[in-house]
Amino acid sequence: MSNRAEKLPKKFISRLEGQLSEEDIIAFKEAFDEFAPVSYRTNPFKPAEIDFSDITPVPWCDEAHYIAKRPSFAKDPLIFAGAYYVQEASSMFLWQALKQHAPLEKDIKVLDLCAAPGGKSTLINSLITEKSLLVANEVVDKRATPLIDNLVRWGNPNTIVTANYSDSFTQLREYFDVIVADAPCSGEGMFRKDPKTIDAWSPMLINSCSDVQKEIVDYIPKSLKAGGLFIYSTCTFSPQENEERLEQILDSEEFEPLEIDLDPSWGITKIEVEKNGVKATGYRFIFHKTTGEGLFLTAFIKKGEPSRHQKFSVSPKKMKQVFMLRKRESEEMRKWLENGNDFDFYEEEDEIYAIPKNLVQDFKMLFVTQTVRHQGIKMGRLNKKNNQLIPDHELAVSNIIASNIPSTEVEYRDAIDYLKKQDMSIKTIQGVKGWALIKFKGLVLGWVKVLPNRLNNYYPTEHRLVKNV
Ligand SMILES: C[S@@+](CC[C@H](N)C(=O)[O-])C[C@H]1O[C@@H](n2cnc3c(N)ncnc32)[C@H](O)[C@@H]1O
Repeated sequence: MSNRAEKLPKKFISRLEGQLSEEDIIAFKEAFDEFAPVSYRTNPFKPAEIDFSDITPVPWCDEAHYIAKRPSFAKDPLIFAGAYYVQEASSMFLWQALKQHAPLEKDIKVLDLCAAPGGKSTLINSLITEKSLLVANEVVDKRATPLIDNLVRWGNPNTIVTANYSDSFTQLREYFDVIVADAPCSGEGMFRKDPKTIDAWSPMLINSCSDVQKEIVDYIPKSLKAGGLFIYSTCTFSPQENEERLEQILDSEEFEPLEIDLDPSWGITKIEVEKNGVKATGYRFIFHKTTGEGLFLTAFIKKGEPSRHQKFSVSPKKMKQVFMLRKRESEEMRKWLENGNDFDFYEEEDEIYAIPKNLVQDFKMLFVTQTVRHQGIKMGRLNKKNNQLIPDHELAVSNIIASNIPSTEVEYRDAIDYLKKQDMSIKTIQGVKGWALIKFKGLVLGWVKVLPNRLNNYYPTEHRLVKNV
């Protein structure tokens, strides 16, 4: 047995011995001794020249690659610009499930129920149309911050971040076209990548995760449209969290199971479960067979004919309580956007947010029914004296900012100094006064203010690069 596999809990190994053949157990332990592969997924809205050497495609996700040797991501300005997301490859199998079964050509409403830190949310956001809506929900408050940061870097306004338990969405009866529940789990699939998960593991953890997952799954049918897609996933191997959920879903008689087409070279194992005479398939990624960490994913479609009408209503009085920016100030906001007429603006505690016009009613409805942590793109604050915008970092890195805003391209060293909030070698931008954007390889890093003899660095302190580069 390898050294690393020796650290695996005995109870885990003995259970796995019941799940896998003797040959597989040996291969599993050998693979456990290898390093977890490193992979990243590019942002289709921010194409850039990413120069990692020795990359190979992740076969089940068009926008992703493995990297032979882990680079120092923290020293790459492109990651700050939102050009890519470092994501474990197996998790990107959601891409296949959505490509094969979600109506991605339509404008849809998607709920990512367990969303932080945002790997699956950014993937979903890459696939849906710009008129679609992504509700990224994270109930654990402190985990909502990295989720918001990652969606902000991705740059699109059609997202809203909520912080609710799954029962809260049941009031939005049959509202969503797609629900993804990447449930909290015992994390056995992360044992290799993150040894801390080994220490946290116990049979009791499996029991408690299984209870939470059961509850999450129970609530799904109420908020999913008939004909809607439900994807359940975990990053663990335990049958209590995977096979039992398949049984639960079948037992509810609310769903029809879906198959996902696979290429045999991907090394994905099909897990079949039968309940009440119906068979359903789960797809398992395991170290010794698939190039990635552990994952379990299954897909279902909700039975029934989709209703033509929304099945719930929110009182107009409540909807009117959501304050939208007045016309004159909205016009000032639109000047900062490439397609300003496609947006309306919401104000909260003096901060102004751009919200796609076609989603205003949806955003309002979510404001009054859910706990909302973030919405659309933060534009900034209005300077009450001159009625001009003090633009926010979110606007700078968004995909909706006007292309005529002054900008300057910087070299690597200046990009790093900018991200550290230090002085750059450039001291001015020819012909520019006031707000301007700093770009690296064509992508925006953030704002500077051009004064007569210096540049003021407006990179947000809380995001600044602290590594010694
Ligand atoms: C596996 S992680 C999600 C990873 C995320 N989907 C991604 O790809 O980046 C599960 C998430 O569920 C959240 N969670 C914990 N308890 C929950 C509950 N009762 N209902 C919904 N989500 C919960 C956790 O805080 C955690 O962020």
